[in-house]
Amino acid sequence: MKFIFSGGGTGGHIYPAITLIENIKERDPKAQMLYVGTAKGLEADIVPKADIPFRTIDIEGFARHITLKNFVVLGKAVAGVMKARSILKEYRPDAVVGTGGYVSGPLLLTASLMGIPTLIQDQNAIPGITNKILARFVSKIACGYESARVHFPPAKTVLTGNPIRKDVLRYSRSEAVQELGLSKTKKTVLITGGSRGARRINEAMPAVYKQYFNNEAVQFLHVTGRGEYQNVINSMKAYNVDLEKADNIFIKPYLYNMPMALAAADITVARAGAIGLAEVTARGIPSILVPYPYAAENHQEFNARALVEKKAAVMILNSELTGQRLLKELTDLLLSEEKMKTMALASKTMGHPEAAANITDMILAMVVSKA
Ligand SMILES: CC(=O)N[C@H]1[C@@H](OP(=O)(O)OP(=O)(O)OC[C@H]2O[C@@H](n3ccc(=O)[nH]c3=O)[C@H](O)[C@@H]2O)O[C@H](CO)[C@@H](O)[C@@H]1O
Repeated sequence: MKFIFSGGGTGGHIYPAITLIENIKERDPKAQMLYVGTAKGLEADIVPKADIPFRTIDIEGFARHITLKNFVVLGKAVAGVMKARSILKEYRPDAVVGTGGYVSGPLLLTASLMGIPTLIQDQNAIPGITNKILARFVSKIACGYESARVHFPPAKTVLTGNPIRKDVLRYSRSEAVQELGLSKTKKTVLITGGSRGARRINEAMPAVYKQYFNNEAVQFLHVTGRGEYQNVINSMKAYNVDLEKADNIFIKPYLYNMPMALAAADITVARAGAIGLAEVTARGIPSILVPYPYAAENHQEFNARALVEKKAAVMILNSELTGQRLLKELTDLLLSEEKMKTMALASKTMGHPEAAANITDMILAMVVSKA
């Protein structure tokens, strides 16, 4: 069997595709895969590292207001559809799967019109524009959030939850802290702003570090995002936090082994990207969430609210985030073992570790019913 996957821009669209590819390969080791993304997106870095054949389409997202640049984007979209068609004709896949981001648009649309079975996996509480348009054409839709269902035709839509990499549940806490060189006895706070980092969270953290510098009970693993790393290091100096003397603050630009960091984490401070939340809830980690307010239709706030309603997370709005507020929320949690336990349990009940297997069933069933 042959499959094409497409999705990209950010990790939240790429890791679900990689997870589904791994799941199909486990069921059918002979299955062949091709991943189609853009050369500029994070997928150009992550996908080849996962040993998956990778091809690119040159395409950009439309600006949401009228601008001359949109004519260039339109030209690229037309060229993108033509390139998608030639890739599909040459590769002849049994099914095509889209995991969001504008790159998946031309490929899924063209495949649907060519009569190839297609599935889109939508991750968020409110679907993105690409998936809303594709919904009319594709064969099946697997969505991560109940609230997204109303945007899709009911007959082809299944609420599956979001797929997470197997590795997310692989490591025990003690294995992970040892492997990462962390203390076994200190509580670990994992700070992550999603695949591209979060400036506002990065800017709020130094106030927390000033207070918890070399604290005997708490340690911090902070993933800044690649473009943000140097700013964070510089701002530590401004707060007189000497990282060379700190034994409980570890700052990294990006982690290829995020599942290991999640296994070590007792609390996360994070944006509310759907895949990050799926990973956090699969492991049952309490979290302090600061949704990114400029995500399409503010979907991150809705992603976060689903956890807050079940008492699995505390939310701080981006506009209300200050170092002092973050310090207060974090300290409140760290001081209450009981609260952390309750939140951890609520978080765990929201996880969907079975999502990847169920979506894989849907993909394979589409191929079988077409054969
Ligand atoms: C700014 C924006 O619009 N972000 C969107 C993007 O999220 P974005 O990609 O930022 O965030 P997600 O939380 O969904 O996914 C991040 C993924 O990257 C991984 N990771 C992250 C950092 C790192 O150092 N190493 C690493 O492996 C995480 O473990 C996770 O698997 O897609 C998501 C899914 O559609 C949306 O919900 C988000 O709103």
